Amino acid sequence: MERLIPFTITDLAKVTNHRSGEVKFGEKMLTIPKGENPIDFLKRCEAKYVLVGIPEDVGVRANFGRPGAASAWQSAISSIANIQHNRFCKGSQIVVLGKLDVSTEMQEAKELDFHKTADRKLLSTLVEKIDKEVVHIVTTIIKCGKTPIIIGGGHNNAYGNIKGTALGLGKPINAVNFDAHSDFRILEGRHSGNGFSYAYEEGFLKKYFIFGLHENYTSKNVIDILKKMEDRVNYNTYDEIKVRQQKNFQQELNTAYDFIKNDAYGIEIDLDALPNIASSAMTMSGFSIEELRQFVSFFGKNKNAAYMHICEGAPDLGEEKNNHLIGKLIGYLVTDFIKSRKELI
Ligand SMILES: N=CN[C@@H](CCC(=O)O)C(=O)O
Repeated sequence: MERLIPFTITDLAKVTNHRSGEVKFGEKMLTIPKGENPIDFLKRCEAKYVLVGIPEDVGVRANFGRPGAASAWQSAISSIANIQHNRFCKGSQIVVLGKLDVSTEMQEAKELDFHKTADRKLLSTLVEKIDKEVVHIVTTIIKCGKTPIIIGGGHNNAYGNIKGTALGLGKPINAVNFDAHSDFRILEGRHSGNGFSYAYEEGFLKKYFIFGLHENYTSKNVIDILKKMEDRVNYNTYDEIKVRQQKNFQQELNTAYDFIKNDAYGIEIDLDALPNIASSAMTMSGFSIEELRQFVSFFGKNKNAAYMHICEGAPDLGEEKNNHLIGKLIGYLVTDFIKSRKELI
């Protein structure tokens, strides 16, 4: 794990606001002890969940998007460290592994212009480099018998999560994606809009359910492709659930679950599906935060849930005075996931 920048006990202390009489996650979460091999530590520690950040927005840039998602990790870990450790959820169940060192790719990406075809190709090459690192770290965590909770970064990282989990388990996996977009765009070079199509094409993604597609932002081409593979890729739309009310949210959770439940699956959360959350493809219409929390709690509680990925949140694109809110939202989702799995441990 050469490209891992471990999160140290000192880093954790810096982001934890101590208060007498209270115990925060930052005082209880585990970090890799100095001088210890991360893999050995992961294998022997009791904590089940491993937090890892991917501070990049190269994939978003390669997809004509607005950069900013690189800042979510720092915001998330600062919030998570200040969650109360209590009987509802314990910080000691979490290892804060650290973040991937993607600084070289980020630096190179800043020099490139996605309007130029040649530069876009270079951006895709940088995404492929990040993919390799994501695959490596996720495979390692899975092989240690742990459950990764990955904080992105762009949704390009779904590819590395799916491939990494599949390689770690030695078989293709399923995925359920809470998203306004399919991210099943054509294989035109890697970016944040084709993580699932690449994982599918390469045989790492077996069955895929997209929950809450926005009809206005799904091309005819993608809809036609999805139709042809409906035994393996299925979806519902936000519009049919919340606007036309042809489908019921709770029933749709069950439908999606039935589609993916028989194999290990990844839970993918794209924060651009929520209204007014700063992200590249920010929207004013979408599911509520409570609906997303119910979604996480619902899909988290099955032993086949192999990882969770929260991505596309971009504190840097939000209001300066409230840019801690995305981190706080991610904190709710992380604890909802862990709480839903209480019975499994
Ligand atoms: N992962 C997100 N993909 C979306 C949004 C792109 C954007 O505007 O950033 C897509 O490709 O449609």
